[in-house]
Amino acid sequence: MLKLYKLLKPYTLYIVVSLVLIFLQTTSDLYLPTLMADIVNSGVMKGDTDFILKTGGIMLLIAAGGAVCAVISTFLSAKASVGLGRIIRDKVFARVEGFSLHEFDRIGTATLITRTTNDITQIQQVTFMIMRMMVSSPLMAIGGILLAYSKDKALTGVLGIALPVLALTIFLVARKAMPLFKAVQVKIDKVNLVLREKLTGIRVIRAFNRMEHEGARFAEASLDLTNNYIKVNRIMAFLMPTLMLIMNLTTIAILWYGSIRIDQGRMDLGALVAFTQYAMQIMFSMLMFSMMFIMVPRAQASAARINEILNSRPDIEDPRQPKTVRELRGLVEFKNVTFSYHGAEQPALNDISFTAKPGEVTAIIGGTGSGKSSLVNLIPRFYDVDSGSVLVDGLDVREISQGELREKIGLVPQKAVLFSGTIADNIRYGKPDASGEEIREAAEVARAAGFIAEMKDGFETLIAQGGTNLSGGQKQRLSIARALVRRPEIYIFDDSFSALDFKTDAELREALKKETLQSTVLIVAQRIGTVMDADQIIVLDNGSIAGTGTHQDLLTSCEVYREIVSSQLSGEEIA
Ligand SMILES: Nc1ncnc2c1ncn2[C@@H]1O[C@H](COP(=O)(O)OP(=O)(O)OP(=O)(O)O)[C@@H](O)[C@H]1O
Repeated sequence: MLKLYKLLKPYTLYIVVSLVLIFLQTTSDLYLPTLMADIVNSGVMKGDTDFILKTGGIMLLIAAGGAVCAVISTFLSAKASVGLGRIIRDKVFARVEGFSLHEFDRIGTATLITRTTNDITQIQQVTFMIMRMMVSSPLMAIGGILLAYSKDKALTGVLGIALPVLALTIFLVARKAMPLFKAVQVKIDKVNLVLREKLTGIRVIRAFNRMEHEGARFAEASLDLTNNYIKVNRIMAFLMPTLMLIMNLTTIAILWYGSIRIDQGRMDLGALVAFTQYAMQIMFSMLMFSMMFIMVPRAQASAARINEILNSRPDIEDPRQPKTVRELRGLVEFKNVTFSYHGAEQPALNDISFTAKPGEVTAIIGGTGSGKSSLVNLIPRFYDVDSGSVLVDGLDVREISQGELREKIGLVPQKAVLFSGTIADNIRYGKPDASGEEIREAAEVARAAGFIAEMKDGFETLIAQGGTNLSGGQKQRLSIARALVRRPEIYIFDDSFSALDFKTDAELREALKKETLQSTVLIVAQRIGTVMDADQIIVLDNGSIAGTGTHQDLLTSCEVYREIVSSQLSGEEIA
């Protein structure tokens, strides 16, 4: 957690001023019982009303001063702790943005959400508490003991017994509660995970009538979290009355022993009143301090989870001295590429070599799971190869900055992803400074202009979160328009035409041809119809290349291709 506290630097002044104010507030709190003792001894006992009023007035002023200090210091420490939360959130967000897909796969989305929200809130709260307690509690405890001792040495013996008993009780309870507090974050992760799956998969859940099953899964995760909280609260519920009991017994012991000492003429009444108040202040400060000890471990667990993200070095980073080439435009080469996902037993791609040239269409076809998406994901460097190299414009993608590399690429992913905003915003995502004309043109080529025109607000129509108010094919066409608008050197269509009907698919590819004359086009597809006209077809089988060539070449040379073709086309169509 200390590591995260380095981020508090911009708030140093707030913290220092706040701590000074808390110091003043605590000192004023400590001074009040002594004044009270004076009122009892010199005012009440002697019937001196003037003294009572004068000292009472001073007490009021000191209490008011303390209250002002408390308000300002609370405001400043709240500002510093909330500010820390914001800084950490920004840092975590920026770090997660730099994650490679491997890291997303490894850590998981649900826990990333908990870490960015709940874990940071924990740290925020504890930071606030620490700022409030770290000066006031020790000062109150030590100052209180010294002042109590100055009032009556013998009576301090009572505290000598009460305080260790109090400390021991707190220690025993904290030892039981700490692991439960620490477990809370992991259990919240689980609830988030189930909830996220439930919300994103709601259609499938309903279609398969799995509401009960999902409900049970959620109930299980939620119950686990609830039980944990119940256990924690049971312990805390035990702690509070026990501590109050110890405190009240201590007060009784002080009053009893104090009255004996007053009887013996060894102590005055004022000192007893002050002593009782000091004893309360000491015990309360210990109580608050103990709260901190219980909350800190949970925040520490949160800090460890956040540090895990902040310290993770992305396994895909820009080279120190990125190279740039401008002579070639969009040439993609794979040289003996082998690639495996983390933890996978077998490589997803095996010794892949081919060249995709500008002005040509290279199609990649193969059965499900044959490695088509894995192959195209290596071009924007979403993953790094195990061996071999992927070259763009003659340079290894690891030698180019990721920004520059991806600038060249227009990717249409397998699953269309849209963002909340208007249709125009979504197309403009591909080129932030695109003009209205460019957006319209891209939509036209992507065969999206027709359905956009039919919408009430045309290009200004709002897209619901995740694009739920559009059909699969419409979403896909918008995501194609988004790639087209940036006029990239390399187009990657990852199975992007499968959501379109045959007619639209053919029309769209025809329109694309004119647009992509100078570019390198890679099309991943399942349908033979989509790839037949390509300049080059790469047939993937189980992560390896089974054949490369044109449709006609492959019909004669590649058994796997022939099988795919015969499973989809009639004899006449093949001929
Ligand atoms: N993120 C991942 N982590 C681990 N393994 C993965 C991951 N993505 C894909 N795989 C595995 O890699 C192999 C190739 O998957 P890939 O998605 O490239 O196939 P594909 O040919 O595009 O399939 P489809 O046509 O069904 O989309 C599969 O065996 C798959 O299980």
